[in-house]
Amino acid sequence: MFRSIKRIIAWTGMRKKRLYIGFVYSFIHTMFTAMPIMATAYGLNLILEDISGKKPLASKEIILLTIYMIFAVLGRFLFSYLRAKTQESVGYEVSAEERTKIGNRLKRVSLGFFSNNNTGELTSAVTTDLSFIEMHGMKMIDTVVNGYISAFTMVLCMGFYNIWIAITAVIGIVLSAVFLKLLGNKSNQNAPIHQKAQDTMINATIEYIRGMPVVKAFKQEGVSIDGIRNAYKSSKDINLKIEKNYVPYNTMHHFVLKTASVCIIAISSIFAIKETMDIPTMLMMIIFSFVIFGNVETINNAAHVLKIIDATFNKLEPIENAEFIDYDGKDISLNNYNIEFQNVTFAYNNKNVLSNVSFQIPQNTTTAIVGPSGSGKTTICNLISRFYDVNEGSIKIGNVDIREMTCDSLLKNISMVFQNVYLFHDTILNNIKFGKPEANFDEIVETAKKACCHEFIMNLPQGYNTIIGDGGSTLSGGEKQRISIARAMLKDAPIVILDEATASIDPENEHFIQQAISALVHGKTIITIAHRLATIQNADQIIVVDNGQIVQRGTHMDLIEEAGIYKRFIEIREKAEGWIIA
Ligand SMILES: Nc1ncnc2c1ncn2[C@@H]1O[C@H](COP(=O)(O)OP(=O)(O)OP(=O)(O)O)[C@@H](O)[C@H]1O
Repeated sequence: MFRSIKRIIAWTGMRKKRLYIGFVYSFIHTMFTAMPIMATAYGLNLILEDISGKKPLASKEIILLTIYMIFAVLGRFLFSYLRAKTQESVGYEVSAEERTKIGNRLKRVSLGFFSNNNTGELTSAVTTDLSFIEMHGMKMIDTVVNGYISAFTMVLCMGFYNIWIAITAVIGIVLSAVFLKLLGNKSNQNAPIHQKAQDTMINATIEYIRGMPVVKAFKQEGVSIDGIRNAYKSSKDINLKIEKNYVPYNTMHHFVLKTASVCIIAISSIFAIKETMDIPTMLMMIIFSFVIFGNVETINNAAHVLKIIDATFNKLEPIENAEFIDYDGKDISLNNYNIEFQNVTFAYNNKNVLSNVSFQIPQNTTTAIVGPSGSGKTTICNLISRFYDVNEGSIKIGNVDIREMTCDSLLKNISMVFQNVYLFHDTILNNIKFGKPEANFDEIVETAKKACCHEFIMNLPQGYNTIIGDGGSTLSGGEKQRISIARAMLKDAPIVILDEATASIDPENEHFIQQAISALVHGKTIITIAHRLATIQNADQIIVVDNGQIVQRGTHMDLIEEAGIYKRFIEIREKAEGWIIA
């Protein structure tokens, strides 16, 4: 348990000083809590002396005692407030920084990281898991550390009057800690299971929402509804099982503390009967026995929460320590944009996808990559953008190995238009601006006009300030494409990577998209995963990929003369597009 507390304290980094100051406030707060109890005993003594006729009660003493009590209550509230103010906001501040840190780190890791760590796990780590630490971390510090500080401060006060009673209280606290330790061990086993169930539940929910069109189409009887039902049921079952596991330890923890309270009452009474303790002190000890364990009693709730926090830290560790793909990269400005693949071999995990691929792309030319599905076309583009690093060989742009560059300095030279457009749940303006955050409104409108977006944007209720649904869900496929082209155009990078849409788009949209692309690629170095005959035929160079290798390379006129994949591919495309080449 204290290991987890140490971890939370370490997590707060520079802010840990505030936690320590909070511990001091907590100590003072408890002293102020003990003061009225001692004052009560003192007052009782005065009353008893007055009743027995030993010493009459003076009004000055009553006034002083009242002032002392008011002072103690005020002090108690003041230090409780100061402790909360100093400690409680730390969790929220650290979590906010942590999220930004993780966001920045994820930007610089290889895309392979996202395949290995599924989206549900990453999402829950940054949202629910971090929120858990944010909400409970500081409360746990308060419950455990301040709880023990409070108990031991009261033991000190009791020890001041009677050492045996203080020892009894310490034995109670130590024995209850043994049961807490056993509870902690159980939680250690359960916390990862609890989190796994939570991740599965989040994954299943994301899947379900993403696959809603399919769910609806299949009348909600498909596999995904079973998946989500099972995930929720298993989460409920696991939580119930965990709760049952904790019952014996929780009960013993409370039992020991209650027994210690009873022992304190019994011992004080015995001392009083034997006249080695006066009645007011005995009463004070009895009052202490009721309050001393109050804070320790709630620590059992902390044991389980702390283990979940521990498991969350374990889960965050690989994300926080994920290696930057451009760890050694430098900010390099390129002199030219010739692209060169030299004997590139690449595998996703253990699956070999490209073998010994070499080719050059001179700057300001258009290269079309064609080949069967799964042959490695997208992978080639992903490697140019350094979403992954090659396993063997090298990729150079402007004669610089891209592994020598930071991702930022490389990617500022590249604009990408993907087939599956992703737009952020934000305004149209901000989605276009993503390509150049410093762009002003006029520049954005100018670009949107060139990308054939302006007209449909102006027909939307809030124009450029219209919020786009998640992933662009409120726009048509063609409209999304054009916005993504505007985004790339605004960036105005010298290299453009284009993945031509294969999905059928209506002729009007197709016309607008082609017009937008022509404006985008003007005067640039273009690599396009091409499907349209017009794009392929007009390219300066065509690279034909098959099964991870370059099997043909040349212009359309060269390749159409050769028997091979290209000729067959063109014939199929001609049929599909209804073309006849004379
Ligand atoms: N992230 C990934 N992890 C593992 N394997 C992958 C990953 N991405 C692609 N692959 C595999 O690598 C191979 C090449 O994929 P790639 O997407 O480059 O092909 P492609 O030629 O662009 O295909 P398509 O025309 O269908 O888009 C395929 O067998 C694919 O299954």
